[in-house]
Amino acid sequence: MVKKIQLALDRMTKKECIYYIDETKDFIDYIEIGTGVIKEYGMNIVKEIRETYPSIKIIADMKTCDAGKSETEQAINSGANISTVMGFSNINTIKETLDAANTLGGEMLIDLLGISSKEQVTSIYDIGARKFCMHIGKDMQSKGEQLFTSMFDLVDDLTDVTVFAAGGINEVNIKNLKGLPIDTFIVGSGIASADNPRKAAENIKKIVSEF
Ligand SMILES: O=C(CO)[C@H](O)[C@H](O)COP(=O)(O)O
Repeated sequence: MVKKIQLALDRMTKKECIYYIDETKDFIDYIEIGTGVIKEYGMNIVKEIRETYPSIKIIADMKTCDAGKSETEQAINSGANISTVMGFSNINTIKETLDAANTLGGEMLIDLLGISSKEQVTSIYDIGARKFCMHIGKDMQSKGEQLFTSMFDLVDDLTDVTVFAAGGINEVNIKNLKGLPIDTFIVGSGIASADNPRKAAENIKKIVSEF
């Protein structure tokens, strides 16, 4: 299956979001509007990006951990295709999120940040979740943590799932992820902090096309 690239827009202005989308749109499959960007601009940023780019897939990184129904409705009604929910949330929050996304024709992505229990992931799968994100957060990255092979054991016996991976991926270290069961590579600072963001996105697309 063709590997996908998700551009994560984090800690930047609206103008910068548009700049990075325009620079990279030939090479990316999804735009992720980061949690901090949504906190800064509210749901209007999702609406505006949807209006400007009517056909691109948008992930609203809501990082919902409670009030699953209303937050997911906010995201999907603003034009997002996918809304995120934290895997450590109460199972009812995840269920409410899934139901709201399904009702509105959207999808739910489970962020597995901080989760190491296979049992917990299986219980989320059992209520119908099919998209999971393996995630090393910014504050973990700053302590030297990075994506590692055995974390994918959490999803290895689940059928029909789509696996996303996030956490400090760039055009150099992405080669270390070859062979892992990743469908979509989420790249934020690896593109936004590159000297040439367009070239970085192009390189990353080329590298994963050879995986
Ligand atoms: O969800 C996020 C932070 O919580 C980021 O979008 C994700 O980690 C990708 O960014 P980076 O490539 O800079 O790590």
